[in-house]
Amino acid sequence: MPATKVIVNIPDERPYDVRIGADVLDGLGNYLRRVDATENAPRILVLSDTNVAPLYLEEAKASLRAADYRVSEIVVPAGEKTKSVEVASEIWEAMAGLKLGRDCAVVALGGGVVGDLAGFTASTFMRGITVVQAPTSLLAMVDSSVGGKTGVNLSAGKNLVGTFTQPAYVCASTKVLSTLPSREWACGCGEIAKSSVIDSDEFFFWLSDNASALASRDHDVTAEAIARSVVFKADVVAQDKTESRGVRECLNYGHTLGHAVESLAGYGTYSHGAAVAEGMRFAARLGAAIAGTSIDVVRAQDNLLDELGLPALSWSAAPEDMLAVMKRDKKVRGGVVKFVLPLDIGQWELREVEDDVILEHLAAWARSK
Ligand SMILES: NC(=O)c1ccc[n+]([C@@H]2O[C@H](COP(=O)([O-])OP(=O)(O)OC[C@H]3O[C@@H](n4cnc5c(N)ncnc54)[C@H](O)[C@@H]3O)[C@@H](O)[C@H]2O)c1
Ligand SMILES: O=C(O)C(=O)C[C@@H](O)[C@H](O)[C@H](O)COP(=O)(O)O
Ligand SMILES: [Zn+2]
Repeated sequence: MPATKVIVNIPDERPYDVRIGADVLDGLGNYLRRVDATENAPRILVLSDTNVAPLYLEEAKASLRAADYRVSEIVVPAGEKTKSVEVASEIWEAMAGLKLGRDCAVVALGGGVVGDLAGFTASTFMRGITVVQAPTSLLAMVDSSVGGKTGVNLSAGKNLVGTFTQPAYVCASTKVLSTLPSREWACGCGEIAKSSVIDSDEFFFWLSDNASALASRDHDVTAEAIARSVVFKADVVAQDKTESRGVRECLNYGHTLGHAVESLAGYGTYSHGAAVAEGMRFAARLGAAIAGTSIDVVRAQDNLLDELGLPALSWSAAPEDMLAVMKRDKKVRGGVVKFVLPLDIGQWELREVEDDVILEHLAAWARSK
């Protein structure tokens, strides 16, 4: 099957390609020789993690070397805890030790953790060197590799330090998904479901019809789900690169509660996508209570998440603790927490919600566990 190409065209940014296909990793080096920001790079640093590197680092390096790049590598421990200031600092020191210059580039070979960390360290080292995303998890292919959010977590909350830095190229090799563990497959499905609810009836009902095929990793359905998600995200980011025009916030559906779950349960306890799915269930119920969201939407979304292998979590925390973490969410203005609420499939609203209303719904959420 030929590769699919989506062009991400953001005002005031260099347009970049997202290539999705079974064999695109083999062609990484040759492709980078055709990209303005990397064509003359004297050296490429590949950042990967301890799960992905043994599987795919050699293939990536071979492709880069065949295109006459000098290649270095840094391998970080796999898992969400690695997305930290401490690991970022080790990477900056290693970049300096490798004598990387502004003309060099970083390739992020891994899931969203590696992608966010590579994007963040590259965008800050020497005030910014080029980053290329080579996503290997389903989540990274459908969401984190596109759009330019980079960052690390603090103990106070998710992604509290970061930048908006677009990659020069996104190389999504679907072949590597064969080794992705089932927890991580469901995780990626969480972000696909999020995009479908926010995007349109067309995406949502297509996904609902194909949910069991996606959950069982049907190749064609997976490739289409990735392409649909990337097209949707590219369009949103093109309208609102820095989440300052009231558009990009839609990509945060499910994340107000989801990020609090990740942070309070301990980073890595639940996958990002599982936490987002929990947040979508909560936000849809909140929408039904305060914004007229139909109960049919709540049920249809529940069914979709169930079918995608994302059951409601059995975990909960004290409402006051959850609210305290939510208060550090990036959508907070003047101390008021905002939720992305689905008014209907394909229609959403960013709604300020008073603390007492949030606490009441968090208490009901905790009782339901
Ligand atoms: N920047 C953004 O726009 C954005 C969007 C969504 C999520 N995120 C962030 O992404 C992170 C989650 O990403 P993730 O779910 O990819 O997590 P991850 O990077 O931790 O990857 C999940 C697990 O799968 C392993 N893995 C990845 N690819 C593999 C493969 N092909 N074969 C075998 N194992 C593989 C990893 O080693 C890891 O153990 C979170 O930190 C989240 O906040 C960022
Ligand atoms: O790209 C975006 O914008 C998103 O919000 C995508 C989210 O799926 C992603 O998890 C993002 O990292 C969350 O951003 P944050 O600004 O809430 O930390
Ligand atoms: Zn997310």
